[in-house]
Amino acid sequence: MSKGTIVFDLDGTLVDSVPDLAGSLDTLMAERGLAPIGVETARRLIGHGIPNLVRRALAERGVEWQDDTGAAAVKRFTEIYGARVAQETRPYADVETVLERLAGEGWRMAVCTNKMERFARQIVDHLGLSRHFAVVAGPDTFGVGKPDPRHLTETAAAAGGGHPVLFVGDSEVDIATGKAAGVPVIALTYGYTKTPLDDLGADRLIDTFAELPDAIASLQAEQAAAT
Ligand SMILES: O=C(O)COP(=O)(O)O
Ligand SMILES: [Mg+2]
Repeated sequence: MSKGTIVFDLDGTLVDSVPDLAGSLDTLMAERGLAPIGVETARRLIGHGIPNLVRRALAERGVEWQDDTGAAAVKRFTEIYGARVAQETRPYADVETVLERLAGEGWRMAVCTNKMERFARQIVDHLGLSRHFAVVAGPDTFGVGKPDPRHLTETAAAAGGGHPVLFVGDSEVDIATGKAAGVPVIALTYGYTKTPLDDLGADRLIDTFAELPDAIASLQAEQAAAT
């Protein structure tokens, strides 16, 4: 019997995908005669899916979004990124061992990302992590993306691990999604966020993935005490 369901965000939580996203943005910029965006700026533009990433990157270079040229830029970015989606993207320290441990404890696990499902699958497969996840869901999987709570609740339901459900993420989008879904959120502080996570109301903040099992245990103890 399953112990419950842990849903993970992908970018900035399980994997550091900034090098490939920033590299792809810079290729797009170069093709359009614009200065590169760079890793540090790209880091704070990520989190709302590819169309928003491209829109924000163009805005950084003073390019006003027009529906037709914007759509063409998103299409081109998708081609560029699709060719290098897992070239430099790597799991954060201790992800593999902690996932192994949680699976061993009986947790059912899933991924809920604003990255399109096929890219998320490519990354998870390439990094040898796919065996841990019952479901990998992008915004195109159920037709809704975070912060819409249905992205999280549908992912958890499809994983089939039952309750409790926990969400592990890295951004204000993830915390808002968890809150809207009524699902406790453990947030990793090393990820991609525009604003510090301290005041956003995550149930636990942790600095490394290795701290996750203890954070889950303390959250569960707190919930058990409250019922
Ligand atoms: O692709 C994005 O915008 C962010 O992806 P994430 O939801 O896995 O952090
Ligand atoms: Mg993220």
